[in-house]
Amino acid sequence: MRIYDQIPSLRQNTSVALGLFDGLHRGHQQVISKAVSYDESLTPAVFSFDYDNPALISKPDFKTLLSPTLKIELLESFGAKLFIHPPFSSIKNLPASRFLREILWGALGAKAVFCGYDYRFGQNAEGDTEMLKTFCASHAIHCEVVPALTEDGIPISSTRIRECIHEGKMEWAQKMLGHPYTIDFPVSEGRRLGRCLGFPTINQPYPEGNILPRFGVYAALAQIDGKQYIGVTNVGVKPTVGANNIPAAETYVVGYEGDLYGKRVPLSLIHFIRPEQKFSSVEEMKVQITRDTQEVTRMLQNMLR
Ligand SMILES: Cc1cc2nc3c(=O)[nH]c(=O)nc-3n(C[C@H](O)[C@H](O)[C@H](O)COP(=O)(O)O)c2cc1C
Ligand SMILES: Nc1ncnc2c1ncn2[C@@H]1O[C@H](COP(=O)(O)OP(=O)(O)O)[C@@H](O)[C@H]1O
Repeated sequence: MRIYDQIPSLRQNTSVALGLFDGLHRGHQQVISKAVSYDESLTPAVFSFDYDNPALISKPDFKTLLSPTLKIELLESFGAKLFIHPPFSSIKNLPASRFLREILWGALGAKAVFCGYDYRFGQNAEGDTEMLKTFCASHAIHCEVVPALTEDGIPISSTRIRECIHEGKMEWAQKMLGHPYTIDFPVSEGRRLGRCLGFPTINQPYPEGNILPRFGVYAALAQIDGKQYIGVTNVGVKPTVGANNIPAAETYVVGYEGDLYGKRVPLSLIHFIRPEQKFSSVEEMKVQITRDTQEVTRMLQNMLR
């Protein structure tokens, strides 16, 4: 897949999926798979944008569900050949009519376009699916607006998934996403207390702008060098040892020995086990972490690939 963070001038004819696609949930996947399978003579492309400067946007509280690295891997696995994601600030002031003419028709060479029922585009989100359909009809572009996919009778949406994650309802989030909620943040150094406790942990601090799950302990699956491991993860601020208010995922990787600093460790949170607690002593916490590890190992050992 070729990736562009500026608007390219494409020389091929394309079948384009349009949307922000945060989370790449099952509804998004439906739009993208239509673009991918529509006509094999067209190059399947995904046109999105990045919220580069939250102050610029109408949603300053926007919290993303998906790390850019994972988004790219998932798009590739869905069959997209081009991924165009300019910064929001670079397209924000473009009137809807110019977006259609200059970007969709001109730069991207779209011969087919696909989007979700609530897609908006152009300055102040002035363009809607009716405007898109009218433009496509007059430019011989095939256009499909895909209705909402529902789960339990309610449309699947990134907002609904964010709420589930916020409440620790990981199974529900996974059901709507079509893949587990996964983080892919760099592994940083902690205070090296973990190994003294008998539970070395990788620390993955949450970067600003990412949705935070309910604080607590999760059954998790970690990917290390192409191998899957069971992880026991605490998401939170470690009130027992204090003095750290940057939320992080801290994971004891069951059965792993070696150095993980600087490695990439995509981590899927599968099931919420218990809330984060302030223990009266580190010893007491150690007893609980031992129990958490046993519980998680029992729960996930049949899921290991
Ligand atoms: C499975 C697990 C559960 C944890 N639960 C809690 C908890 O409930 N409360 C807490 O303050 N810290 C909790 N922690 C975080 C520990 O306090 C932390 O891993 C330990 O202090 C080591 O910190 P370090 O990585 O900075 O060395 C948990 C860690 C793990 C791995
Ligand atoms: N099974 C394991 N799970 C997690 N980290 C491990 C494991 N085995 C070794 N490590 C290493 O130990 C480091 C964590 O040790 P720890 O004392 O908790 O330090 P820190 O305070 O930096 O988290 C990890 O970053 C990793 O390199």
